[in-house]
Amino acid sequence: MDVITIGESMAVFTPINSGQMKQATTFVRTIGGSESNVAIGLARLGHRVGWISKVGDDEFGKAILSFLRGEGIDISQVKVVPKTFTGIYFKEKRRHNDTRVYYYRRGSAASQLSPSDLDEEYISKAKYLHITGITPALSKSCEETIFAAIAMARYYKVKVVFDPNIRMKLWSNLDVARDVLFRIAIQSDIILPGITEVAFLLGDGTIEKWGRQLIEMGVSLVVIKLGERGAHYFTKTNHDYIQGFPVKYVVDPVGAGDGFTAGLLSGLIDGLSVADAVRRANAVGALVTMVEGDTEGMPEREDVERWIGQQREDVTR
Ligand SMILES: Nc1ncnc2c1ncn2[C@@H]1O[C@H](COP(=O)(O)OP(=O)(O)O)[C@@H](O)[C@H]1O
Ligand SMILES: O=C(O)C[C@@H](O)[C@H](O)C(=O)COP(=O)(O)O
Repeated sequence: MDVITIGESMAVFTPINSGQMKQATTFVRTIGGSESNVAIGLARLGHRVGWISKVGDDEFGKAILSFLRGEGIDISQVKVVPKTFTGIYFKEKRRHNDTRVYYYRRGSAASQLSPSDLDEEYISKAKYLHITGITPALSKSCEETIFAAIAMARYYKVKVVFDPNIRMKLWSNLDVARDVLFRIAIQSDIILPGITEVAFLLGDGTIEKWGRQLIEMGVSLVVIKLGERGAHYFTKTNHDYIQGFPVKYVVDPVGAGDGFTAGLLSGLIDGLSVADAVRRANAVGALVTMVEGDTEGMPEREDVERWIGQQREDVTR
């Protein structure tokens, strides 16, 4: 596998009209979850991806499995847990530029992941292990699973890629959140925080200071995301800012960060320079915001290449 990822997928319900959730009567059902979003993004770009998880023995579990299987993702490491449910979340489009999420996932099948669900040989053969700060927030056994997976990856020199994806609604104690996420960060090869996330982890500072601090802690590549403005990257020898691709009308921002991760890893797997990999990440992130749904906007390879080309032409015209 090029990339293996671990986490929870859910059935996502989005009202067909924007406005307050309490008024909503008709919903569209899709699939979401940060880690499987990244897996879908990578698979659409032509990479080999595996997803480790658990789903309930219910209709949503079946829907998730058939959707991910259809995208070409390896689901051999996903367990169906008897007498348990698959998590769901609702996405409220209260108004333009105000999207909120409501989770119904406590006690779900995926929150029961434990270190014994990990197959060491499977992890050892990957190039990258992708994890997010969502999974350790789901339960103590999920937290243990993430640390066990990181230890396996490090042992076999599989690169650990970490998106903090801090979801305050999932943590009951912010000091615990900071401690857990910080311990993951310092064991990662690549970290992809947003500005507010890096400030949460490291305290007051500047992009330059945070980037350098993470590099000094042993992270090889730090990419700090700035939403529509793009991203800064830091390596031991380089720091650069890569401009984002402007999007005139954002339809749905959820999944942009996951698209960004998929674009970045895709670029690195293809052997692009870090700057070009971040450019591909910006392009995939931007494309995701133009389409309704967490993953529906994840582009195929020709799509993203054509789009980057068009954006360059527009700038030089
Ligand atoms: N409005 C936007 N216009 C263009 N690109 C965007 C926009 N929002 C996000 N992106 C792209 O997606 C990336 C991730 O989005 P961001 O909102 O920073 O992450 P997250 O979803 O993790 O908070 C950005 O760095 C950028 O490349
Ligand atoms: O919270 C989750 O587990 C998942 C959802 O919030 C959503 O699928 C998601 O992770 C999107 O993340 P983003 O790319 O950072 O918007």
